[in-house]
Amino acid sequence: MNTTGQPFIKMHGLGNDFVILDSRTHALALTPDRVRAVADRHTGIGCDQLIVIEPARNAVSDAWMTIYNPDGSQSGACGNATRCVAWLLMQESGADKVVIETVAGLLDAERRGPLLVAVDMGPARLDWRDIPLAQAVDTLHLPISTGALVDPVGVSMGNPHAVFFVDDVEALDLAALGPVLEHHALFPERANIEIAQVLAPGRIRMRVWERGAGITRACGSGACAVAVAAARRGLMGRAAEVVLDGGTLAIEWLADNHVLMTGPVATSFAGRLDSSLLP
Ligand SMILES: N[C@@H](CCC[C@H](N)C(=O)O)C(=O)O
Repeated sequence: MNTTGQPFIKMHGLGNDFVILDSRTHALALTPDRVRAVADRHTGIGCDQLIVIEPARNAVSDAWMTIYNPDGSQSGACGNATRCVAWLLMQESGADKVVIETVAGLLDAERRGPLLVAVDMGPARLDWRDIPLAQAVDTLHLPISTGALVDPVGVSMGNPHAVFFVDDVEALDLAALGPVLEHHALFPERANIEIAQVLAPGRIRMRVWERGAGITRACGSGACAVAVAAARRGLMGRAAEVVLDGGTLAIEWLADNHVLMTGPVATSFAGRLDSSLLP
């Protein structure tokens, strides 16, 4: 039995799964190669994102969170992991509120039930420079298309998203279209690609191709981007139930431009990393 390796906890939000490492008391020698090794579902632990909890960097936050994709790249936002980390920190302290900081800013989170967490994901950023895009265009109508996917909305939730509205999300080959759009020249930092279908007033179905990860069962920041995009296009109001492959998130685009996301968290198992993965 491995009793000396770095401890980890495996959690997920709606099937979007994470290996979570705690480096608040000691530094971890993570490199892109090591992130890829841990995230590998055949030879590592396997996850959609590797998350590192680090010491708080200012007086108002409880911890810093670094987000790695399985290709070794970093992201500024991960909604589902923010709920999971918030839950871990609230379990640890007994508090019902916590503030988590990422490169994108401070995120307020609070307990809404035994395994239910709400996170203020911060402001929706809608300027082309913030997404970022390679050129000055109207983010309500990005001038790109691939196959049946045309005319997306650009949104940054601290990470870049392009939201395509379609008649039937199930009918599209997202595995083929996603990587082409993720790497489109309009997105200098690549993009997360969402396809979305309005089911009813206030209810929207989405599927996601995540930057650096591929198709996942859920993407919290993507659900926020979809709700914001739908409201901007006048397809619904500012509150939405977003139905992902792994379940449903409640999203509200608040009057102050912040986006509130509420959804479940779950713990799968805990263990220690083999030293071949992280010496
Ligand atoms: N699963 C996440 C998003 C993770 C980061 C994303 N792939 C990116 O590169 O921006 C979520 O729940 O938001």
